[in-house]
Amino acid sequence: MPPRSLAAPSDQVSSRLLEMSDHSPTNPDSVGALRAIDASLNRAAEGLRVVEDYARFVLDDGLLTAFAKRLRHELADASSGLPGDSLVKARETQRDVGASISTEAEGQRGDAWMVALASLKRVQQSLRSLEEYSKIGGADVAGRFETLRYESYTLEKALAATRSAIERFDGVRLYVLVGACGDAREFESLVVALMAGGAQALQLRDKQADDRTLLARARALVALTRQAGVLAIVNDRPDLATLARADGVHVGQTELGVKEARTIVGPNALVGVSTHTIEQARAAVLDGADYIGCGPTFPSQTKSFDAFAGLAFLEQVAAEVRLPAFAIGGVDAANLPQVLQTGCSRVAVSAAVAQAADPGAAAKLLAKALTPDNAAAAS
Ligand SMILES: Cc1ncc(COP(=O)(O)OP(=O)(O)O)c(N)n1
Ligand SMILES: Cc1nc(C(=O)O)sc1CCOP(=O)(O)O
Ligand SMILES: [Mg+2]
Repeated sequence: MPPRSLAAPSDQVSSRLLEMSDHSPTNPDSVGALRAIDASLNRAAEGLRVVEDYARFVLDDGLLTAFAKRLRHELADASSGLPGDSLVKARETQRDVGASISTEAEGQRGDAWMVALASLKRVQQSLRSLEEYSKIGGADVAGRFETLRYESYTLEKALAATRSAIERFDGVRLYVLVGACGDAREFESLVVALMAGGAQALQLRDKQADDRTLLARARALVALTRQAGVLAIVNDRPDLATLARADGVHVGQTELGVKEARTIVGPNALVGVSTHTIEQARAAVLDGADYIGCGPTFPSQTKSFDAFAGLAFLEQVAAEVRLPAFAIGGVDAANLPQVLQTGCSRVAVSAAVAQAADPGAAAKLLAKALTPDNAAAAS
């Protein structure tokens, strides 16, 4: 048995790992395994702190900061099952043959995201090393390191999606949902008027039109929006979004999930998700969605609802999520200030614009109120 001071407090530690704590020079294999565990624990914890700082100070994202922090704490908790004193005693930083080996890439990072990504990779590699070497000590703790590694992949996906979506939705504040209209010309003049009015994203949403009509309208939408740099999204139908080469698809809570929709539309297309509760919003972020619709905020002429998420939901989202979030449901020029006061600065609107006597003018009014200066003054 090792001396009492070397014994770990936790009963998760197997007798084999405790034997390793007896790091006599005659047992170099065991000492080496302890050194690998010690180095990997430090690397993983330090790397998670770098990632947490990115979520906190660069993205300003409360949800992803809390996620990274939880992983750091769970790592510490899992490591309490290892013989801590022995790990430190096995440490031989001066004699570490790897300490002076560095690659050119390690010294250069293009931007803060590159820093975070490099740290995420180091965290994942360290967790794998921890998982393998701690198998000597017992499957329980190895399994915890494996779970943490998978969680770090989820964190990487959510951070990458949030960062890229913030860029792609830069300046996109007015998102208008349009039906297929009576004929192609009517549809095209509506789209042209909405773009002239300042809509920065348009969604084709029509529950009645047949597939051929929907595809024709989706193609017309893409042709018109592309030249203007306006986003073209197709509601419900990743197949039609792909055929029309739209910028993306919007899916609801009972439709295909982000992963399945992305399998159809491809990795670069946008996938938006409807959310009605903070739990759904958090799940959409962790699933790697590119934006969320948050509603219903107010009673709507377009769709009937029994319950309303309301302004309180928008406040919850604004407080912790940086993924682009659009308030939806009955939003119009009159109630827009209430939306802006929640901290939500993007809206998705149908009736108030598409059904207005002059859709272009209605879009213009909302677009003006949503400019950063006006929105800040109203919030
Ligand atoms: C931007 C945006 N947000 C929410 C929705 C609603 O989607 P869903 O819940 O799937 O309902 P339907 O639109 O399909 O009736 C949306 N379309 N767009
Ligand atoms: C289609 C839809 N989905 C909503 C949700 O809350 O998920 S609200 C909504 C209706 C949006 O149209 P309008 O601006 O006319 O109310
Ligand atoms: Mg839907």
